[in-house]
Amino acid sequence: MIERRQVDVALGARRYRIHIGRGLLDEAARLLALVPGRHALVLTDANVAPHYLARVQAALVEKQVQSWVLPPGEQEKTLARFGEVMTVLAGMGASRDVTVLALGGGVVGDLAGFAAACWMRGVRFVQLPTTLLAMVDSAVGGKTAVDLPEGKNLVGAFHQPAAVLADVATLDTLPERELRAGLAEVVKYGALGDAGFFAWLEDRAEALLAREPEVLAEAIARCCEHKAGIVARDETEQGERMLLNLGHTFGHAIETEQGYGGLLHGEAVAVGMVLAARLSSELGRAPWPDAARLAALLERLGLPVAIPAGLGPQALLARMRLDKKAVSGALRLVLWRGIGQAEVVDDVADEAILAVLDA
Ligand SMILES: NC(=O)c1ccc[n+]([C@@H]2O[C@H](COP(=O)([O-])OP(=O)(O)OC[C@H]3O[C@@H](n4cnc5c(N)ncnc54)[C@H](O)[C@@H]3O)[C@@H](O)[C@H]2O)c1
Ligand SMILES: O=C(O)C(=O)C[C@@H](O)[C@H](O)[C@H](O)COP(=O)(O)O
Ligand SMILES: [Zn+2]
Repeated sequence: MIERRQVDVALGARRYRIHIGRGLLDEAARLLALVPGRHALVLTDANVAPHYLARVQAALVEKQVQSWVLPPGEQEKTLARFGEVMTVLAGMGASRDVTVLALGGGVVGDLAGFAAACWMRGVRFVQLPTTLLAMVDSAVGGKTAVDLPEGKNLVGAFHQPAAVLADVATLDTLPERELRAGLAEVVKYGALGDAGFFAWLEDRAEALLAREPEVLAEAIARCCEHKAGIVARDETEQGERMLLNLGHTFGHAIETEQGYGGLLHGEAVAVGMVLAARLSSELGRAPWPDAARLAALLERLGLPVAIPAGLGPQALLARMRLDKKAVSGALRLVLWRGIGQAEVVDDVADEAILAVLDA
């Protein structure tokens, strides 16, 4: 049995708790306590439902529970699926005391959170993340959204969950490629703000890939602590929170250009972080050996570090312009000063970006 961990996200007078541990989904009373009203909607996907949906339904048996099972994958994080969820809530007769539960990865979490943000202008939602990526990142912090063909997460809202239950036992069934994708966002925290954590990850790359329970739980808790700190200081991304976007302007452009059917989000972020590091080094802002160290760790974790074939620099740059950090149409990038330090930079010349996209 691994140690249970808790991380609190404090947002002024509001706060919520992230619970991290094995077997949390089996604790019916804990789940039930998260649904104070009569109605609950459990949103999940077709890969997750066969493993975990029945447990959640059993815990909530005394409530009026509806479940909605999406096809899996990024291509389902759409306005059309969002509309479907609105129709389900209407069909349930859900009132403002409904609780929406997101049981799955970041796709389910982002969509469920956005649905909860919009239904009757905002209802309670709870994150039950089942991927490593969702446990360390998407379930925490209240960014919710769906994609458009034109760009990632373009339609969304900030809407914080009431609680996060990260049952790390669910990672036992997570496919290898998805585990690795989650590790990209884990590395991101070390890269952008914690050189000590980065070195800790370098020492434990094999243990993480082997899913050693204590090492995974420790990594998840440390990532949640990082994210909780940043979100507490800058909930709506006016400044510091932009650093959590390290690698994302490049990564989102790749995902969009591939029609959301190519690299996974975490994989695209891995490539994006390498590109951001390379650009920073080219601009003289970061040491080249640090950029090499970042790429080496990502490669050890089985992640891609180069742009997939067939994606042109100009097309990617055009996609980057729809990034949400842009101001009056001008790109704003998260660049790098080396292991453990990121910074927000305006006015990077297109030529410098194109050179990195072309390399
Ligand atoms: N809101 C945020 O702050 C934030 C942060 C990071 C990423 N995101 C978003 O998260 C999404 C990516 O999330 P993801 O990587 O979790 O992908 P995902 O939700 O697509 O899940 C990955 C895959 O694993 C399957 N799966 C999930 N849990 C499983 C389990 N325990 N056992 C077996 N299969 C399982 C899913 O069905 C899916 O096929 C992207 O849309 C990204 O933009 C949002
Ligand atoms: O929480 C944040 O802030 C992040 O940027 C976390 C990212 O990992 C995540 O992918 C997020 O959805 C990207 O946000 P976006 O504003 O660029 O869509
Ligand atoms: Zn991300």
